[in-house]
Amino acid sequence: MSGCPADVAAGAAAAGACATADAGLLYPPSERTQIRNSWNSLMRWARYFRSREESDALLVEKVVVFGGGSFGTAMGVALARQRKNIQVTLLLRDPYLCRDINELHCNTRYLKDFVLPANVNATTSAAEAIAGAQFAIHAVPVQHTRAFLQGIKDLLPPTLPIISVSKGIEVGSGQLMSEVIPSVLSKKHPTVYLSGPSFAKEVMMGRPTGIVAASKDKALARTIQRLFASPSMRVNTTTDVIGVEICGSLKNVLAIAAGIVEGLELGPNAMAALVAQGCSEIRWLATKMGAKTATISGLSGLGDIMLTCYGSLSRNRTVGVRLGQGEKLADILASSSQVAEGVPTAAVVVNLARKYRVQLPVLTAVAQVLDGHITAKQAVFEIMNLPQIEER
Ligand SMILES: NC(=O)C1=CN([C@@H]2O[C@H](COP(=O)(O)OP(=O)(O)OC[C@H]3O[C@@H](n4cnc5c(N)ncnc54)[C@H](O)[C@@H]3O)[C@@H](O)[C@H]2O)C=CC1
Ligand SMILES: O=C(CO)COP(=O)(O)O
Repeated sequence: MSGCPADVAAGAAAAGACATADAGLLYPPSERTQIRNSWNSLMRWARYFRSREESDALLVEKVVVFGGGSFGTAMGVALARQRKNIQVTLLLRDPYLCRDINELHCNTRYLKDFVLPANVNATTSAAEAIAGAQFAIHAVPVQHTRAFLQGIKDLLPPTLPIISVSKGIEVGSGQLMSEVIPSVLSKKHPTVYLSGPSFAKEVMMGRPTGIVAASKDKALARTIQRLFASPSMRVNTTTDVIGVEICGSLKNVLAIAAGIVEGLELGPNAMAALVAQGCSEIRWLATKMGAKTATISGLSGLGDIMLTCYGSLSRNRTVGVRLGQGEKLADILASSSQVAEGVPTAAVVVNLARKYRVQLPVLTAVAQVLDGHITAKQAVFEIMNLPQIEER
């Protein structure tokens, strides 16, 4: 143990005091009364709110999941665990993975450490998967969504709500999922966009998670809130679809930058400065696109930025770490079996920045590095040498 004897003695005394004393006695009685009153009024409000909630149970028998990768499986499992009498059917392409899910109750490719509930099954038949479903969770990566939906659209009832969990912008069209889905199906197709800080593995572990359900249709967002809400999942609602979608897409690009800083071992000062700058860039572009500031500072904005930039489970961050350590993008992508949506999205962000006339130094630098024009080190050097500015 390091430190001078006086420090060690003081530390031991403090630890002893904490272990034995009533921590509340640290506060004067008037403050303690205030704290208790505030807490009690919060609990009263919660009880009142709960008593007014819709009492009719949400009757759901079947949910189909498009894409049985990490997150499609995790969100399907979250529902299946909460509602034992519903059937969750994953629509997959790989018959071997299907067999493992149906016979071994395990997604051996994406989440091999977890046992799936008995009410989760899989099929490669779209017709079988969709038949009788009341909700569809869409977890196919953004760049494959258009072709995927084109392939199944004739089987989709026009009233089947699509709950999209995919985060990114389509290369070529520059469209968000909230534009891609209606452009393939119909503008009237019921859609909800779920986003927020939610690593698949942590959802599988049943760890507390908070997400946002965004839809122009308030009643539908509320239904999806009730569908997913559980003791381990909180679901906020919003009508700010653009805000939720653009934040969810841009945070993936920022996470690549955060990974680069980590891979280059630039330290916590650099990381904090980078993430703060990235938050500003996301705010500049998102507000110009019509996002609400409450969304940007909420779960799908700041919440997901923090998770993905600092959480080692992030695939986007991992791409950045490996770039920072000197690996080539082609090698990184070839050795990874999972999607990193920030890679294609980075190219589109540059177009959006031009369209909305905002300068996004960090997010543009990520695109430059991914495109192989500059190295990660050069990008950091150039960013540090940009003109000193007034905070905005
Ligand atoms: N994994 C996570 O923690 C989270 C992921 N997301 C988002 O969810 C979406 C899906 O991500 P993951 O499940 O993690 O990806 P993944 O890489 O684990 O799985 C992707 C799934 O999509 C399927 N797929 C790929 N191309 C396809 C195509 N052309 N047609 C049909 N299916 C195809 C794959 O077979 C696989 O089942 C992404 O947009 C991601 O950003 C959102 C929140 C958390
Ligand atoms: O979106 C995510 C968590 O909210 C997952 O991020 P990655 O795709 O970078 O793993």
